[in-house]
Amino acid sequence: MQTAGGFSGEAWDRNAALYEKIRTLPFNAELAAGTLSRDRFQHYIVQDGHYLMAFARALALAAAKAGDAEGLIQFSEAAHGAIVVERSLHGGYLDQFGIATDVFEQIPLSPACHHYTSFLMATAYAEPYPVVLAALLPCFWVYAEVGKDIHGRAAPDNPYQAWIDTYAGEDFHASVAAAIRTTDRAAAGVDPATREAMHRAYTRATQLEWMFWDSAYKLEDWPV
Ligand SMILES: Cc1ncc(C[n+]2csc(CCO)c2C)c(N)n1
Repeated sequence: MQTAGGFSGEAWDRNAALYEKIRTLPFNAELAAGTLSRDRFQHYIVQDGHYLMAFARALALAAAKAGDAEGLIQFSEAAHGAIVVERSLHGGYLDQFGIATDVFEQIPLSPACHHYTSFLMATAYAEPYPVVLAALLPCFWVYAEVGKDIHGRAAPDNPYQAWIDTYAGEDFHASVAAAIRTTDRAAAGVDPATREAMHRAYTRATQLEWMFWDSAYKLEDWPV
């Protein structure tokens, strides 16, 4: 999906081992097999509902920082899309689990979710546009790759099919390709220090993707 010689190709290569660790997490293996326990998936959906709100805010900040109308439209539409997913996919599962909206809102962010959303907020507010895009990119790209991978090996009658279809779908993959292209364009004109800051942000976000899934598998809560 990446542009040859651009930031995205370099970022993908630098983080290939980390991506493989994400792809092979027990959470994702069991999600594909349809054997993931309901309490683990429920933990994930609740935390992901919180995550999507923060991610939408970060996208709106990226839209505000965009240097052209294309970027502004792209990221404000993506912010809108994140909320639509939150309402339909996550709302559907929360209904199924019998978790009312006010109950969901009262459930605190897990340590991993708190860390990831705080990182995204801090980056989106404080860093220049290319670094903000680099921090946002793994959220798109890792999900596109994991979505494809799980879709390709998912067991029939999977209880998590709606999740799998969302991230293996064509609309989603088109938005991922657009996010990669825009990030590569933003990276093309930056100085070496900013490019390294982009790499640091990309890697940190990818690590936090791993931690997010791992924390759901461990039903992570605050130790004190
Ligand atoms: C922890 C976590 N990381 C990434 C995604 C995927 N995702 C969330 S918002 C968005 C873009 C706009 O819809 C994408 C691709 C997720 N659901 N949860």
